[in-house]
Amino acid sequence: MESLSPAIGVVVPARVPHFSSLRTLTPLLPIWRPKSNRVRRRIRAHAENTRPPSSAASAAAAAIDYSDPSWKSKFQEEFESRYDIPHLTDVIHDAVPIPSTFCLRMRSPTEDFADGYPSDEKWHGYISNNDRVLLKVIKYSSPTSAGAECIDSDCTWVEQWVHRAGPREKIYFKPEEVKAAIVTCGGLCPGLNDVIRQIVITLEIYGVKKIVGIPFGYRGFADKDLREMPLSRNVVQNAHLSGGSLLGVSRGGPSVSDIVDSMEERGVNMLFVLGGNGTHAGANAIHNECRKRRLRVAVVGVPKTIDNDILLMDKTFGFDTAVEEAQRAINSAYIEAHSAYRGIGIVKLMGRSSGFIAMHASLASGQIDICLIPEVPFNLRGPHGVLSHLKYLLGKKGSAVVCIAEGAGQDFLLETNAQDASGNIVLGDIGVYLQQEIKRYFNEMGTPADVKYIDPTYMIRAVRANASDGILCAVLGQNAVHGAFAGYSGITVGICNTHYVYLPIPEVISYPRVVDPNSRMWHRCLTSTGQPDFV
Ligand SMILES: Nc1ncnc2c1ncn2[C@@H]1O[C@H](COP(=O)(O)OP(=O)(O)O)[C@@H](O)[C@H]1O
Ligand SMILES: O=P(O)(O)OC[C@H]1O[C@](O)(COP(=O)(O)O)[C@@H](O)[C@@H]1O
Repeated sequence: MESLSPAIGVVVPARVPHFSSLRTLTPLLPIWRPKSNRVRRRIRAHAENTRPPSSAASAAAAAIDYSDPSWKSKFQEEFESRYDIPHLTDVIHDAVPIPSTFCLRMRSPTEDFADGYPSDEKWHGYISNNDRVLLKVIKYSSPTSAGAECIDSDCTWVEQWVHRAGPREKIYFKPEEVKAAIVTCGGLCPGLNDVIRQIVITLEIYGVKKIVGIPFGYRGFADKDLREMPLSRNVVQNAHLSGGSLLGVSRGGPSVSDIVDSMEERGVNMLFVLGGNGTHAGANAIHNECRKRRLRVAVVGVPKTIDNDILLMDKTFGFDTAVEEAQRAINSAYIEAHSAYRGIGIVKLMGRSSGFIAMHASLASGQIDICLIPEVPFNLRGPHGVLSHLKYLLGKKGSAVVCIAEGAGQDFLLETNAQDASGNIVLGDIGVYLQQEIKRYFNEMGTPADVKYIDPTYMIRAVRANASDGILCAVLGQNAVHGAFAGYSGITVGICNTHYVYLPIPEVISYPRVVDPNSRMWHRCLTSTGQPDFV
């Protein structure tokens, strides 16, 4: 088996679809653009791949006055204010905290502590509200370093600290007054049940008795035929043993004000949302509406995207499982291709904007010859196109396997402008297109190829989370509950290998995180044959 040899493409600015519904949300930090053309081209391409063009972004970039000697501290102050987590006391100024009811000794038998329980201080069980985690751990020395995100021409190091997640000593909700609701929206993703389970268990440890699931996503708030599902440890005990969401998922749904009306009617004062960028845009809007109505409510999100395309975090839950499951599809494609006369296998994997699954699965398998991702445009025809590379591969070893992310090569397909119920653009099937084009190419040459196409999307999405994702889900679920009790509304994620933090929703979901096509680190991965012909 030959090593990975990606197809040859052309250098054009990468096209990254962004979430139309999210354009108004806050952009990330400005990225400094140096003067040299070579450097500028690299940085610009990176910037284009890390955020959509937006007037707010230009405004943020323009806002830094480097001639001001105190620009660094101003920058830091601005960062801190953006990354401050909305808190209940922002609205309910006189809210008084009580000692936490979350206790590490909760489930320990009393006879183990004949001399009395160790004190909480001794157990160091709580996180201080002033604890912070460093958001960025690389100090780039030059804007030309791979993946560099520099604030100024010297790549000045500016510490960026975010809120550490975990249980607080003081809480802002009395457990007996809490009614917690959990909702799962968007597409399926391994680990949804694991997160639901952990949220329920942690709520119970705090002493919450009223916990419900909202059926079928946000739709469940408004559809009178759908009843909320009472949840308890007994109900969720084995939930993680199967895939999907025990609550169901959906796209589209009621307006934000209808959702908040429904929350008020139900008496929900803690809302846990599990979903992707769309869901969190909704969660952010729900939080804002609750603030407007001065409701004593915490809205906490746990980002879900199998594609791993959410900003700032190492790994979203479900991604690891997806990469693992994809191995089966890739192996099938390899066996089919390898066993056929002039066989070519195509595997399409999830990734509307980002090629993380396709790349990681390709690298892990060692069976992929060409990996195509949305971040890197490619040619089909011509001397440096995918088709001539396939011809070369068939000639050299008799078979080939292509892995393509669903969002790659969309410019070859007719735009239908079709949208799903949530307003996401419905992508054309690049796998089918590729299969047809490859067949046509080899037929035209009089040397037909046997081209098999596998789309394992729904098989992968529906499996149960693997152990690695299971751990991630458990910690995220716990931290979501700790955040809500602490009075925060935001998102809980793991960053920096893996410290858990709370982040404000808008900073995380403005646009998808993508593979940096300029990073030679990824080039190396993608061109393990050492071919300099990728991109
Ligand atoms: N800008 C928005 N404001 C409010 N709700 C939104 C917004 N965008 C999407 N939603 C809602 O979030 C839910 C999930 O969105 P969707 O895009 O399908 O999945 P995902 O959360 O995985 O991106 C849907 O119910 C949709 O109506
Ligand atoms: O479940 P549906 O509506 O068929 O959507 C399929 C799409 O959902 C996805 O799994 C993405 O889901 P999310 O947008 O919920 O993350 C894509 O990979 C796929 O194209």
